[in-house]
Amino acid sequence: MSRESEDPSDEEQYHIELREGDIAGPVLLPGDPERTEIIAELWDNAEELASHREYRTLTGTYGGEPVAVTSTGIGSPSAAIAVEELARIGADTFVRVGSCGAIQPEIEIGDLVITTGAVRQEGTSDEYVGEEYPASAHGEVVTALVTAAERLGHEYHLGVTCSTDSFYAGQSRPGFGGFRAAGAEARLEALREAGVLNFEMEASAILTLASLYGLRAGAVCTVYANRVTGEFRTEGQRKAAETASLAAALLTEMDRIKRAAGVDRWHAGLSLDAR
Ligand SMILES: O=P(O)(O)O[C@H]1O[C@H](CO)[C@@H](O)[C@H]1O
Ligand SMILES: O=c1cc[nH]c(=O)[nH]1
Repeated sequence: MSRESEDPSDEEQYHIELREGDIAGPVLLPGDPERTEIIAELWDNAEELASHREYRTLTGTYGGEPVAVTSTGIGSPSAAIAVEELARIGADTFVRVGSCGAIQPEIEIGDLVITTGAVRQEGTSDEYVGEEYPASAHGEVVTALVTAAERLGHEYHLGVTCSTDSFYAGQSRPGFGGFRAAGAEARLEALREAGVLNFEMEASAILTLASLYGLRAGAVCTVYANRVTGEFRTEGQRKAAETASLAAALLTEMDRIKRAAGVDRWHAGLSLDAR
């Protein structure tokens, strides 16, 4: 891996308009800037720090633990900018909080999908590393998200996500005037047969960059659409917001428990208190 050390973290970052010391704790990454408020309403307290282009950042605490949220806008190019600039000011843990379209017929609108890894059907992560490199979620973030969803009693599915660059042709929707991209239906069918759970547009870039940089990332998305049954309803984004906020607090607690045990990695011999 080659890195340049030319990015002084004490400078305000160009897009997110934040600098080192502005944020603490895991950073939640919704696409939609309006979701930052829906997330922060769940916290003990919150304050808006910056709002520039699609990047809106609030910080606060949840369950007494520090947490931040920065919206990424739609798509992997802008999500990668968020990860780059947040990492430069000290963020080391990212939880994407998204909406998605299910690829399996039994997944219901309003359910959650927690991502274990993502098909890199976007171009941004290709700018960083060869296509054979996997977009894997960090085990600790997956553990925290699953623990949070279980504690909250939210219906969730755990598995592989497909991140696309196109909401329409890339997710096998017709384009304007009924246009059909060549191979789009076959791609959807191949993903369904492979057991891939959902489509969205940022997870694989976020996971790839975090993995390349030795940082932690994961994703939880609310299902708005089912690409097999044709349903579409914008229900349940609060469930992903609750799950990600609790997961952020759990990750901070897991780090404390690891430090006390003198270990670097979370493992089955460690246990979380009920929160
Ligand atoms: O709801 P968000 O987080 O924006 O996520 C999904 O919604 C957008 C498309 O409508 C894409 O960003 C996709 O990933
Ligand atoms: O179908 C959907 C719904 C939300 N976001 C997506 O990317 N796809």
